[in-house]
Amino acid sequence: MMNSNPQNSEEQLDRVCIVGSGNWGSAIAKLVGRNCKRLDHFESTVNMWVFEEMVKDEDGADRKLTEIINTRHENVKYLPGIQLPKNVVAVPDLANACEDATLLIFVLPHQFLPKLLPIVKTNAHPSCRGVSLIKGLDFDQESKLPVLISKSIEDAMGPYFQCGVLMGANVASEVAMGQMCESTLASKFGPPADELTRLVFDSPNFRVQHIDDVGGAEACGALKNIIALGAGFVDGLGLGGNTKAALLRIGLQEMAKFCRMFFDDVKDSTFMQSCGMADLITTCYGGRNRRCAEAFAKKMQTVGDSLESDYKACEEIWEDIEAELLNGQKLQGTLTAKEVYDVLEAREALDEFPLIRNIFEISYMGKPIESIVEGIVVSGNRAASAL
Ligand SMILES: NC(=O)C1=CN([C@@H]2O[C@H](COP(=O)(O)OP(=O)(O)OC[C@H]3O[C@@H](n4cnc5c(N)ncnc54)[C@H](O)[C@@H]3O)[C@@H](O)[C@H]2O)C=CC1
Ligand SMILES: O=C(CO)COP(=O)(O)O
Repeated sequence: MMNSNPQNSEEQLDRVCIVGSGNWGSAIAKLVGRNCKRLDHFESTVNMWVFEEMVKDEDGADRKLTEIINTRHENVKYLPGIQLPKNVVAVPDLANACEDATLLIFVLPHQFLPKLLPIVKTNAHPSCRGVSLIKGLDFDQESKLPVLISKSIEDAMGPYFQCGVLMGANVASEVAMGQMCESTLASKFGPPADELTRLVFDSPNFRVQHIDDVGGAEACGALKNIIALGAGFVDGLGLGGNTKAALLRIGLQEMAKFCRMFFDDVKDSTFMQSCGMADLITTCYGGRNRRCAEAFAKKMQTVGDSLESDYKACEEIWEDIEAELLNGQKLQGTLTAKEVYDVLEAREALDEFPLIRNIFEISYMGKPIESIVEGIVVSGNRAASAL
């Protein structure tokens, strides 16, 4: 139950703070801003914490991103061309942004989160709850086990804090343009907070379904980014839809296996939600991980043997591609692939995940791009022989 903290009051309006303002952060701000304006249970103003930076404005002058957002109501760097509701206020100071917030929406690349949490904890309302939109995983360095980011947030925020997740087939630019899609809210807040939280995101073209399998939903959101790198390799090789379909099927199989190996109470039905199969499909066709991996595959085919077995050199290639194609947005699949590989290696379980293994080894260890097909085939054979 959310209201285990005695300081929470039944009458209190929810005050929402969005922690993050990148591509997805800005797209979700559009929906959340609109909903907070029309729903009685929420304060109208939505603070959006912005990692401040100088950006070139229309007239060529350098201006603070927060100033541009608050005057033009557009995040010109991370979501250009989309109007944000005027009640979404960009705030550069995190302590101010989340002061007395009762609903925290975490949406930023996961590598930036840990240093922010102590500030959020000190300033948010004592009875606040959270929803993470972050697609990644944390790892416990000692046990070498994966940790859900929602769990890391709960641990950092204290004993009363509960964190759900919103995961789904939600390429930000398409959501921002109002194209119909679905999303999955997974939480264990209990009534009425589950439904109130669903309502802050839901809209006619952004159809949010609630489930209680937080672990399954969140792990799917993280792992599909690794499979999307494989989809980019398939595209980079010029292979067609049949091969990609095989990659998706085997990828989903390995995702499900990883979920069951490392997280409790994962439900089979979760893989059929937007956060499962649907997110895997959209990311493998329209996502940034796919796009960058296609560029990586083409580059590696050009440079041949000269650089490819060197981890550092591969890392630099990924960084160059990210900078060249994403204009400040961040790739999550490469980091997650490395972290998942380390876990599987430590557990001596790499052989049980031939596709994920191959994707990492292509990305960082000089395996030829063509071996993506071998990863699919070996994993498929292994699964078939287990039937
Ligand atoms: N973009 C998309 O279509 C979707 C993204 N997601 C997930 O949402 C999460 C956030 O992604 P996006 O909003 O797309 O972000 P993004 O990829 O656009 O990331 C850039 C953000 O990081 C911030 N940043 C840069 N350096 C920083 C620093 N040192 N400290 C703090 N912040 C810093 C930038 O200001 C910017 O807001 C990720 O986990 C992603 O996987 C989930 C669904 C869709
Ligand atoms: O998560 C996403 C769509 O649901 C976006 O994936 P990318 O980060 O690969 O763009």
